[in-house]
Amino acid sequence: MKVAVLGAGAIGAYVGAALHRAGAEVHLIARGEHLAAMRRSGVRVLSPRGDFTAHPRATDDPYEVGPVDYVFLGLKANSYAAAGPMIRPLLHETTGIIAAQNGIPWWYFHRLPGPYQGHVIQSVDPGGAVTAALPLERAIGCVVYAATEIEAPGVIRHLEGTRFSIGEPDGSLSPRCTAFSGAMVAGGLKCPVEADLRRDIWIKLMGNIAFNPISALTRATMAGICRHRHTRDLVVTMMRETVEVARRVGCDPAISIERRLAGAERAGEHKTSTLQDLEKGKPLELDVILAAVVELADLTGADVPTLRAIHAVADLLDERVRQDLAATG
Ligand SMILES: NC(=O)C1=CN([C@@H]2O[C@H](COP(=O)(O)OP(=O)(O)OC[C@H]3O[C@@H](n4cnc5c(N)ncnc54)[C@H](OP(=O)(O)O)[C@@H]3O)[C@@H](O)[C@H]2O)C=CC1
Ligand SMILES: CC(C)(CO)C(=O)C(=O)O
Repeated sequence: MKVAVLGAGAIGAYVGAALHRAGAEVHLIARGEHLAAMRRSGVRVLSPRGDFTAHPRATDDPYEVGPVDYVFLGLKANSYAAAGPMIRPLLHETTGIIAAQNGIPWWYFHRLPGPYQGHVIQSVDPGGAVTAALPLERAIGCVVYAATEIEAPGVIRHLEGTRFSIGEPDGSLSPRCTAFSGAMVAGGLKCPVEADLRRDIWIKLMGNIAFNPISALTRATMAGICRHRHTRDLVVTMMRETVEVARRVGCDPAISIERRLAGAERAGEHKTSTLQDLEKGKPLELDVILAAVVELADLTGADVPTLRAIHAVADLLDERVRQDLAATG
């Protein structure tokens, strides 16, 4: 099996190292100092499950890699629309694209029977630009339950979790999902193929939609947000509104707010990926996490005053980050 990891950052390099360890032909596509370090010394994974180093090939040029069986997309979702030129050299007729993103994916309404089948969510796929870069027939969904960080160039800190649930947009148990799952399991990861991945998407999103923007706005960790009475109440309200939107688009996450909150609280003094991006001066990945759900509320007539308010202030914060980035080059 030949796999290209496009955007071999915290999650991508971790998955690439695990697949390579189990014998897959893995090509990491990255850039900058992190790429230089991986080329020099491989990917060093530091994990409570045991440290290891893997030496997959690494490059910044997808033409060097050529067509692969799977592209594992480790880019932030806000880079997907511009990823077309990087992806095209990696595709053959049946290449599958597995996107490790948080939030609502661009393929959400693809092959979903019901009133919204084929609907394009503009906050996720503006003007269809993501679908143009990542064709729907190639999309394989993925919900990431692992938490990793780039501790230093070439060094991935794995904090917790090894589950990467995957699934077809039409819910079928396809040979391409089964084969990828087998390679992940051989690499020591969990990779169940789900018949209803959208349920996993909403369960994961109930946490991200609340904790990611609140953490960026307050700079608090997940445990810190849970400890503070008012932000704890805010999380509960945001989760409730999110479940209402999920139900209106035909998915019941079927988990109590208390259980979901307890799961997030167990992450402890963890900085969400959005807070980490803010601290590094990078754009915030909130369109797929928060704006998309507000847009779905508009589509379905759900009342989401709290999501709307948090979206307004988080979106302004993101605008300021982008302005600072543009000013400093
Ligand atoms: N990390 C985590 O614990 C979790 C992450 N996720 C999801 O996984 C996805 C990836 O997140 P994460 O791994 O944390 O993100 P990272 O920022 O660590 O990884 C993205 C990588 O892609 C690189 N990149 C961006 N553009 C290019 C390009 N044009 N060419 C080559 N490399 C490029 C980035 O380089 P540079 O830094 O130079 O921009 C970076 O190394 C996100 O959607 C996130 O929501 C989900 C759950 C948990
Ligand atoms: C916090 C975590 C690891 C799980 O909710 C996450 O998905 C993120 O940081 O974006």
